[in-house]
Parts: sequence; structure tokens; C-alpha cells
Amino acid sequence: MKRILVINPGSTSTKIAVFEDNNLIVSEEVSHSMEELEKYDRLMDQIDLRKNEIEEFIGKYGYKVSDFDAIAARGGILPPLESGTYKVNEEMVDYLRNKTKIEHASNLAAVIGWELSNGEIPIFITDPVSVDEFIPESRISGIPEIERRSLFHALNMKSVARKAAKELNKKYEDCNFVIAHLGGGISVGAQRKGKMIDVNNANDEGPFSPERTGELPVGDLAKMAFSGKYDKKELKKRYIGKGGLVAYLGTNDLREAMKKAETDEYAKKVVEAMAYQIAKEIGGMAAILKGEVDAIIITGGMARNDVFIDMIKQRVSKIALIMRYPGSFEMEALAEGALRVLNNEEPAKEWKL
Ligand SMILES: Nc1ncnc2c1ncn2[C@@H]1O[C@H](COP(=O)(O)OP(=O)(O)O)[C@@H](O)[C@H]1O
Ligand SMILES: CCCC(=O)OP(=O)(O)O
Repeated sequence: MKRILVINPGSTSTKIAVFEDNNLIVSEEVSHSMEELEKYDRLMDQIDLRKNEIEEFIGKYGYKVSDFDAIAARGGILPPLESGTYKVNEEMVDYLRNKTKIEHASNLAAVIGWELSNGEIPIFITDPVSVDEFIPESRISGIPEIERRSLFHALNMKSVARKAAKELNKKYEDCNFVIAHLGGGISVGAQRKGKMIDVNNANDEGPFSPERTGELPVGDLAKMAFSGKYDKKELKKRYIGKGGLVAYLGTNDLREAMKKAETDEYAKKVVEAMAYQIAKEIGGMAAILKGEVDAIIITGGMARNDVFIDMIKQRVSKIALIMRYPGSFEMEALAEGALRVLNNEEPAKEWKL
């Protein structure tokens, strides 16, 4: 039996779990309010806060770090890399701590894992957000100075794609899927024969989401940026964190938005527009797969809401079979990635800059 500690820091919470082989033994999610995290100027200043929570969790359930065979940490924003499980090394920790260009809570995981392990046990990351399987034409943005980047919910999307292939009784590498992760941020991608050949950058492209604006009309955005009303940090917060449902309805909770939509025409229009934009992205990704789509896979927290998912389905159900995996499978996907390596089913990839 292999025992794995899984750590997954997110923008509003830290998820921690213990797995024994594929079995979840115990898990907790520690929430962080916006006010609590706003006190920290840089993301890396949150290390002690998040590490202490994980240490408390380990102690509370009677474990020591040496009781684990490995730590499985969510991968951060590394330079573009292949899908798979990577062994965390000193160079990766230095990159995430000091060099990465984009601040994202997932950057904390491997760094905290490294400090907790202190050389005692291996640490692995699986399918970080910067997995890049783009084809050349996906990289062209429309202006040479800006290249499109592959930044998406790779861990959960690859995990549900494996589940769907199994359900369809097909090999993962033989399937074509359009996959929509509908969480606080949204990624919709075209996966051809196991490779995500195009996907909207969940931070600044694609549909608007509970917290993010997604793609915006470029001229109007430029005007806003030069209006003098926002500095760089404020503008970024406006499109990631305070955009989408938050901007229109003052909530990032789809359940609340749906409730409002029952009696309020404006809220109804906003929710319908989000479903409309998701359907539009799904249709675009199906076109990239030339219509050869085994299934449209819908996952993430918002996939739990039948009424909302029906708004999407009515626009895309003629394209292909729809498979729904509500919620997020990140914790089990991290444990499974580490297990495949510990059980010698696949070698851990070596990471270097
Ligand atoms: N049971 C549910 N019904 C409807 N919406 C839900 C449900 N559970 C979560 N959500 C919505 O899903 C979104 C968050 O999805 P989640 O995958 O948990 O996001 P993240 O991991 O990005 O924080 C929120 O808008 C939340 O309100
Ligand atoms: C940057 C792409 C992945 C992403 O948006 O993750 P979160 O929704 O967890 O912030």
C-alpha cells in the first residue's frame, strides 16, 4: 500500500488529503477570505500560512511526514511542458519561487511540498496548468508580439477525459473530446487523440465565468487601461476575480445567481449569456476537431446545476454525446499521478528549465 499526502492550494482555499492507493482516507478544505489573503503583497508570502495549515492537518490525524510514500502537489505555472507526472527538484522550486511570470496559487504547492519533505520523501506534480500540446496554428493570436498560451485546468480535464474514455470503452489516446471545465474560471478545450490541441486561456480568453471576464472587446479594453482609473493591479483584479458574475450580479456563486434569475430578468439574461458563451466556445472547439467528436465532456462545480447545464445542452447537443462529471477531481488525479510513478506504471518525468 502506498500512502500519499495531496496538497492543492487554490485562490480561495487550501485542499489537503491523504490517499492510501486509490482510496481517500481523509480530506479537508481550509477556506481563505479575500481580506485574509489581501494582506500578503506577494503570493510567496503566503507560504507559512498555508504550510502551517497542512502541518496542523497532518498532526491532527496522527501522521508524520515520514509516514507518507510521497507528496502529490498541484503543479504551478512552469514554462510550457508535456502532460504527465514530474518529480519536483530544487530547480523547479527555485523557478516557482523566484522566476515564474504569472502569480497563481498553484505555484505554492511544490514549494510547500519541498519544505515539508525536507528531502525525506519524493514530491510529484501532475498535469500543471501550463501543459502545452498546442498545434502551430493555435499559437497565432492575430498580432506577432502576442502568442496565445496554453494555460488551463489540465489536471481535472485530463482526469475526466480518462474517465470518459473508460466509460466509452475506448483508449484515451484514440478519443476526440471537447472538454469544458466550468469552475470559478472556465477552460474549454479541443482534445485530439489525447492531446489538448487548443484551449482558451482560462485567465483571459473564452467565456466569462463566475469570477473572470474572459475575452473582451480589445479596443474598449485598451481605452479602459488608459483611462487613468486603474493601475495595473486593479485592472487585473477587474478581469480576474471581479469580472463575470461578480461584476454583473455581485456573486461568484452560480447557485445564488440562479436563484436571482428566477425572479430578476437582468440576472436571467446574465446567466443565459454565460451559458451562451460556453456553448459558442464548445462549438468552436468542435470545429477545430472537424466535427469528429466522441463526446462533449462537462465538468467543474457549475456542472452540478441541471438548469444551467440544460441551457448549454440545448445549443450543443446536436454536435455529439454529452458526458457530465460534476465537481472537480483534482485531488484524486494528483494521487493517481503519483501512484502511477510509485507503482512503476510510468516513469516520473525529469524537469529542467
Ligand atoms: N451544487 C452546485 N450547484 C450549482 N453551482 C455550484 C454547485 N457547487 C458549486 N457550484 C458553483 O461552481 C463554481 C465553482 O466551481 P469549482 O469547480 O468549485 O471552482 P474552483 O475550483 O475554480 O474554485 C461556483 O460558481 C459555485 O457556485
Ligand atoms: C490558469 C488556468 C487554471 C486556472 O484558472 O485555475 P483556477 O481556476 O484554479 O484559478
